[in-house]
Amino acid sequence: AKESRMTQVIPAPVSVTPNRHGGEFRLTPATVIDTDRGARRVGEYLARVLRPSTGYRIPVVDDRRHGGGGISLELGRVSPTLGEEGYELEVDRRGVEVKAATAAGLFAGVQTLRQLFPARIEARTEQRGPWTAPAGRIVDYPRFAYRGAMLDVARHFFSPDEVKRYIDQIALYKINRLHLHLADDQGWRIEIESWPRLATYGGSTEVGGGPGGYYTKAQYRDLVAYAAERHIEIIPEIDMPGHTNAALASYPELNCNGEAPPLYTGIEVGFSSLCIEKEITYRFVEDVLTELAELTPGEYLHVGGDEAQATTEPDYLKFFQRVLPIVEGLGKKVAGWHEFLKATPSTSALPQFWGTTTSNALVAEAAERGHKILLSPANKAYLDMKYDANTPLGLAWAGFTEVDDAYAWNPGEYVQGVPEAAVLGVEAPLWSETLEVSDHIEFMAFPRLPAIAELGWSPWSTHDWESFRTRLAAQGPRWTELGIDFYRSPQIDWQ
Ligand SMILES: CC1=[NH+][C@H]2[C@@H](O1)O[C@H](CO)[C@@H](O)[C@@H]2O
Repeated sequence: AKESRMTQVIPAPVSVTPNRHGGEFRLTPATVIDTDRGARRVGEYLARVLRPSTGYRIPVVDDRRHGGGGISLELGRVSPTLGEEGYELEVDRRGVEVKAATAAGLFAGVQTLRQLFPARIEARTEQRGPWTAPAGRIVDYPRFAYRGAMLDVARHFFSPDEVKRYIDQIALYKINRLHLHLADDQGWRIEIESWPRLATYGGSTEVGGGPGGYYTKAQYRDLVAYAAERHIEIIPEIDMPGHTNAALASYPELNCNGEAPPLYTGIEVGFSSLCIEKEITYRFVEDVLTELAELTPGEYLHVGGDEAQATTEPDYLKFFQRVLPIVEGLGKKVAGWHEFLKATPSTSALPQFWGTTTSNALVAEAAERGHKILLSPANKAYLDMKYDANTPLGLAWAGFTEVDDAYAWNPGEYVQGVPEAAVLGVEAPLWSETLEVSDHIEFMAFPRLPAIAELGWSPWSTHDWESFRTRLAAQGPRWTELGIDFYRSPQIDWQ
């Protein structure tokens, strides 16, 4: 029933009021999208969603004269409760109104509006109507500011188009950060002009020995722009001092013994380290981070810091005590896997917790000191964990993670000593040791990414497994229309 679409939105909105008397809005060949000047790009984005499946022209205009019968996207004049990303959505038989303080809020409202139309609205070829959306009112805004997905493009390289495809998919669920794991033992994936062999040689292979690849600066800038159009900020990661075999293989002088190790195509971790006592290491880091900062309009550079088992503790501290100021000198904030807290970074640094326990002294102390924490518990949010023993892809070191596991935790009280006010948000990492193509990404990310997205966006008061699994079932037909190769978890009564 149409009105149930209003109560099936993922992430669950703050408040949903279906129209008491039912009723609906109907898209017609005469429908116009009317936007405020600052919202034109959101209007064009929505038009590109609606035109192929309806076959309607759906012009985007920016005048206020539309006499109803249209979709209007309006900036300003909303309650401050909505914040930077909230919106109000009003649907009735005369038209649709989305109001927000910012274009990001309108974009979030547009993702909700999409879900009010039948699944076939997502088709890219002309479909039969009617194109109706249930009448009612939604007022909505996010619980956490940072709602992220991470894609490991180092273990296996993913083309710009494959990354854009994932960007389109995470945008459906109001994810607003994409962390790209750009360098690791198996591959260096971003052109660095001052150290060209990093990409040309360090990016020339991948897990399993395939051709690998890398993003030229132009391609990377295009990804950043594509994500920004969808109000998603890209956070680049250069993992160090560990996970650096690709860099070490590319430049012998970076190695303590002056010899470059071979390129690595396996999936072990913890065997590589930059040479902490060599000065060239810090020129390398400064050069790389300087070029990366120029490519990053966002506020964070992620410096990794995980699993530095080939670096002594004193060297690890020495390394970060020199590197953290480099990032800040570039006007960026540091993000890192939570181990880097050992170097006592400034409280503007963002530790990303990836542990499998609910207590961690480093993280609790950091919260106490005033850090905001990013939560990626590996046994809840790691999308590369197998669903169960039969899952053909993925790893299992943090245990199997079915959909209910991914959903059954409260970021606001998950880590001891880390209260809701200390949580910046959540992020779902997808490591690619076993993933090679978009279908693999989609099989692991859907349906669990929407679970993490709901934990990041929706009020805890709406958190309910039975409601979520029912709403998830209604997403299935939409993913089919979008060509998303999702895992049909037996926990969901797919429609
Ligand atoms: C932060 C972190 N370091 C490790 C760990 O997560 O597990 C991942 C696989 O799940 C692996 O790819 C990664 O190198």
